[in-house]
Amino acid sequence: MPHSPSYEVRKKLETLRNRFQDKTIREIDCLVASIFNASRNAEAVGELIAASQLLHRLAGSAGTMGFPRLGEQARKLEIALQPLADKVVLGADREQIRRQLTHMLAAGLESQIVGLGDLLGSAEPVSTGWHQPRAFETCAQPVLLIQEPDQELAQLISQGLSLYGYRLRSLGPQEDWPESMEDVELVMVRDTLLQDENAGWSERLHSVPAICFSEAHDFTTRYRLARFGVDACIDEPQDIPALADRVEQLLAEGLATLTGRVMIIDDDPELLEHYRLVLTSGGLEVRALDDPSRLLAELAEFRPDILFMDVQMGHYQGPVLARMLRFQAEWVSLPIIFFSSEEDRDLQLDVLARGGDDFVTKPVSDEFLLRTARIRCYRARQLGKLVSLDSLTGLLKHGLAKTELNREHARCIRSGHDSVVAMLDLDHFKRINDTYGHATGDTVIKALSNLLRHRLRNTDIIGRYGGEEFVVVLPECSLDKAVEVLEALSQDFARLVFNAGNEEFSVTFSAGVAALNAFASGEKAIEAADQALYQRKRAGRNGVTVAIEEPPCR
Ligand SMILES: Nc1nc2c(ncn2[C@@H]2O[C@H](COP(=O)(O)OP(=O)(O)OP(=O)(O)O)[C@@H](O)[C@H]2O)c(=O)[nH]1
Repeated sequence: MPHSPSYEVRKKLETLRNRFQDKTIREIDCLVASIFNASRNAEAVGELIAASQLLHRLAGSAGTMGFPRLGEQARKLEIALQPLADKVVLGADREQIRRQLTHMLAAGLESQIVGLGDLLGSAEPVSTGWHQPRAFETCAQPVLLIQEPDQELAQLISQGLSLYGYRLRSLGPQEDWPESMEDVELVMVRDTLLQDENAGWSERLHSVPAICFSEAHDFTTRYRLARFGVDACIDEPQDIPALADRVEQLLAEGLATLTGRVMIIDDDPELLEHYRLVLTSGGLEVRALDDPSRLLAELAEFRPDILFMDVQMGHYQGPVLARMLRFQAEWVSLPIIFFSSEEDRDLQLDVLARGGDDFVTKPVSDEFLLRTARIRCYRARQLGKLVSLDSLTGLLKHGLAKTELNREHARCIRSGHDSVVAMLDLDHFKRINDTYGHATGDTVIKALSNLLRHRLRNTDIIGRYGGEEFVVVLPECSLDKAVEVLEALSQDFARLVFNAGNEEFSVTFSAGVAALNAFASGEKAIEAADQALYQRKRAGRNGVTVAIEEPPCR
């Protein structure tokens, strides 16, 4: 028996579908009974309101649950019966409504209503079509694939990028690409190898971030490369820090579009669980909520990137909830996307005007739901980054880095684990700017930030503290280990070769480290790390100095 995550998910979706089927068979029986009841007895025409609500719900959910024909038929019947239900609500003459219903049943509605249950007979197979992020599928460590006919250059690039912690696999110019690209994180390929239009490049390159080494700047070549699926063109791949920067950006973009935090509110439990399964199996973090009254508490705790919500949930109306959320400044910019089976654009625009951001029309397919959620999360995060991340390096800005540092200080004092803070500063950086210009100086700053981001753990906190000064917090890490890691980083950084015109140069950095829990506050620990940094500067730079611990309070 296969036991992959997608198999598990498929089984769960099937179970949900069976549950939906059993419940809906019973609901359709009641629906048929109440419509016939209403056609026979004027006192019972009130039942048409619940009947049309049920048809509305089925129109929105049956397609997603694997019964698209049932969904379509429910929509037709909803449209037919809704005017009668509206008349009941408005208090029109009940006998007249009953007669109109009887007439409609005789004119063909009866067979359609009776036949509804038959549409539950065979479900479409559970789709497994949505793309799952690579990280969830494979165990092998991903590689960067390089195909560069100049073997010396290929070797230089492999060695340079391996300093950043990437694993490289170099292919000879005639060598075939691997059958499966599952373990390939990114490809780098020389433009001269991408000539043959019929060699299937488009298929391969569209499946993975791709950098092309190309000195051609003419429109025709660039257009061809873009059509093949190339994401970036680089004409001097020997400039390793610049290449590493592009690699880092493309990988970060790819990852960012696959992650996100989604909250969904819907009062239909099966549909809610279905959405949750689809989104979590696509790598998103999901909080599913069937009780709208818990919305504010759950939002504050989960802090989603986006919120999906149904338009009508029992007593609650989605647009009213959206308006209520906008009362609080912190939720003013939270993207809210409504699930709606309404095809009436005017009504949708009205809802948008009242606090929503977009609509997804039900029934929503799994693929569409996942893609919408990923794109929306990505955009929301990009906007969030503008506020909290440094634009040159993509690292945390000073204020946020300090907040995170204080949070980790509180955590390590509470739980007793070791954590470390380090201050890093580029050596003789003024000289770099003065000699090679500010733009080259920026490249050096970006190179160090890329190195830190790539070589440190995902859970480490990295911030740009000032111009050429960085702060790093290593949670759950001993002082000895931190010194070892930072020394290795400083040696590797010193080996990077930067290009400015025809000149090549290297840069070093100095670091001061302090054990976070040896100090009364994050602030004190950072001061101590700063002191240690300046001792290192005085002692000749290029290396790591440990701070003296705070004397215990008496
Ligand atoms: N290119 C560039 N330079 C920056 C940026 N922010 C600060 N700087 C420059 O960084 C230099 C820092 O110089 P100093 O503080 O004198 O230190 P230093 O030359 O690195 O010398 P030591 O720290 O003693 O090794 C200044 O020239 C700043 O203008 C930036 O974003 N980009």
